[in-house]
Amino acid sequence: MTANAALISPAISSGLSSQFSPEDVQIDIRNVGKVYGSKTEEPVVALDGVTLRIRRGEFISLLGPSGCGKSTLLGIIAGFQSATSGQLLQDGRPITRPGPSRTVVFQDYALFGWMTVQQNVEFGLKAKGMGRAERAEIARALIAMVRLNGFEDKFPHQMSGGMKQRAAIARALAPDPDILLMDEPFGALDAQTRVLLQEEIARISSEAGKTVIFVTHGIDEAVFLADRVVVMSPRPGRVREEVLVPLPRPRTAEMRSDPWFVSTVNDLWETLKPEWQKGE
Ligand SMILES: Nc1ncnc2c1ncn2[C@@H]1O[C@H](COP(=O)(O)OP(=O)(O)OP(=O)(O)O)[C@@H](O)[C@H]1O
Repeated sequence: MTANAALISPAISSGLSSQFSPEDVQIDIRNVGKVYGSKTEEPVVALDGVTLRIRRGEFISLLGPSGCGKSTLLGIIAGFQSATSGQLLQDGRPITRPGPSRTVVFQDYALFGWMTVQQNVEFGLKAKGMGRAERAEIARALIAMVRLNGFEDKFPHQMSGGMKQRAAIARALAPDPDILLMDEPFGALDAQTRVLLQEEIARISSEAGKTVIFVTHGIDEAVFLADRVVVMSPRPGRVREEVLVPLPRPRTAEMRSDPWFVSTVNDLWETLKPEWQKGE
């Protein structure tokens, strides 16, 4: 099924997340700012007044020009770094440090080169003290979910970029996080592999039932994957607008030629082109 004609007009609006009921909200980002500074250099205002609510199970694409603070925001949500101002809550509690309920997939795979796929996926479970048989079973199921069966005993250097990223996704899912944070995970892949993995992550995130926050420069990637695209302004990063994506799930390749998809990608490109050009 594809989106129908009634959905052709792009649902671009602002402040969507303020309409969510409090019990649905999993991540509540309130007026968050981030200034990078040192005694010797000019401070850099990376984020300024970012306010966003994310619902449990939602797939959010964070879209914006280079340097607008997407990775900074993801790092603050992960707990790798702290906000300079504002507040960030997960299920009503402040996020102060990294935790197993939020795992991250980076562009550069971040697999341990000296471990096999199976060992990489088991790593977080072993660290939690889980027994050998149980973690092997969980890892096998996740390796099957990302379609790497038969590659359990391979090392990262024996696999393609796309396969490594599948393994990284399985590893991030292993601790059964509530929230999967993805920082341009397909940025280093060739165009064809990227398209295939977009379809895979759409399937995997639905099957796994996780909240996903997916950072990307790619407009079509952002729209294809998301329930909601959050468009950020150039630095200092703010939420500029939000686009609700009405395409049904599972997302399939033919949705890329759906009239709503095509017109929304074009509209976003027209809106963002001047900013992208400035940032070049
Ligand atoms: N550790 C740091 N110290 C100083 N400035 C930083 C630091 N990290 C990021 N910045 C600056 O903060 C701004 C936002 O960076 P960030 O990496 O979050 O943007 P981004 O939108 O993810 O960019 P890209 O899409 O190019 O990865 C940039 O101007 C960057 O140079």
